[in-house]
Amino acid sequence: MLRTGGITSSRCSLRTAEDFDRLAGDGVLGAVRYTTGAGPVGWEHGCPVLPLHMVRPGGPEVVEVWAASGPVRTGEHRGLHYAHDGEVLFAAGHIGPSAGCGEAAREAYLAAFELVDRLGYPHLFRMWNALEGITDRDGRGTEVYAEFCVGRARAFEESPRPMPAATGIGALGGGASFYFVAHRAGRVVHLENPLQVPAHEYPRRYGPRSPSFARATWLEGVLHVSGTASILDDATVCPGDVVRQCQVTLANLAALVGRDNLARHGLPGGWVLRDLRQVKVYVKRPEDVPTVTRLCREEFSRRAEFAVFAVDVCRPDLLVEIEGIAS
Ligand SMILES: C=C(O[C@@H]1C=C(C(=O)O)C=C[C@H]1O)C(=O)O
Repeated sequence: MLRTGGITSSRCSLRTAEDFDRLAGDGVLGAVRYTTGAGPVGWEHGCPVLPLHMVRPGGPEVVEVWAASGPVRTGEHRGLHYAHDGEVLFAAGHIGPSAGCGEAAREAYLAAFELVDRLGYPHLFRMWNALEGITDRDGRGTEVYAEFCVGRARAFEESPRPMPAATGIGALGGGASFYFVAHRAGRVVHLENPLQVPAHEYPRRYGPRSPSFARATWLEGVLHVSGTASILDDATVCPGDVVRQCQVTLANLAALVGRDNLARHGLPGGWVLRDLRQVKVYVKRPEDVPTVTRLCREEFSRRAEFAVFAVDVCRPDLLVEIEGIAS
């Protein structure tokens, strides 16, 4: 039985497929299967479950499970499958084919905003976007990620609200999908990283519309950390060098979660890398997985839940990206 230990512990856990199947929906709000194939969002044991094609054949499936804190109500809204428990709303949707996904992304995001507004969970605190062929270009030379960012930015413009922590990452198939969690009433603070330009202020050379996300979102003592990479100010550093990119990424994470940065945002406390839990690592080149895993293992706690996926990252010159939750 999954139970949260109160609002200051994370609702999220990374599990094996067997472990998830054993839960049979008991205490589960929603889940994401990081798996070997794509498929539609569906219901398993009454919970919304999104399959993301992020694992290569023979690799282990990882299931990200969001725990419920009480009785769950579920539904569907404009293609989104959702569940909520009075405190947290989990929702997931398929946006469509990733090439030329701008308009579909705009519509999906507007549907998401309408859902959180209608159900009364106004505090979006974490969003994930999985894009097949994220750095591919269409016939007109437009990159999938740039196209996605245009649609998402339009949605935030049409239905203004704070931008939460997010991940925008490659997938091996399945087009474009997304999922998110929103809170009903907690105190939410969105953080930036002192070592990086806010993503929503990136200059135009990275795309016609900048990415709509914060570097982290603090919710009642839990810090949800966005996908973080080897970017200083707005520039990729150490192109081609996976070891140094990993080190820069870890230093960026340390600066983001540290006491000084929390104080800068008017928040108490702070964390170090060893406090991160539910760590997900994305590695562009499959051959770099052992190196990145070793470097991460040296920095993160043995007690951290940890998953590595060999998938593309949002810029052609980024080789690694890391996210996690500190509590
Ligand atoms: C790695 C970066 O961006 C990535 C893309 C994101 C998005 O578009 O939602 C969010 C975090 C990262 O997954 C970055 O700009 O630093």
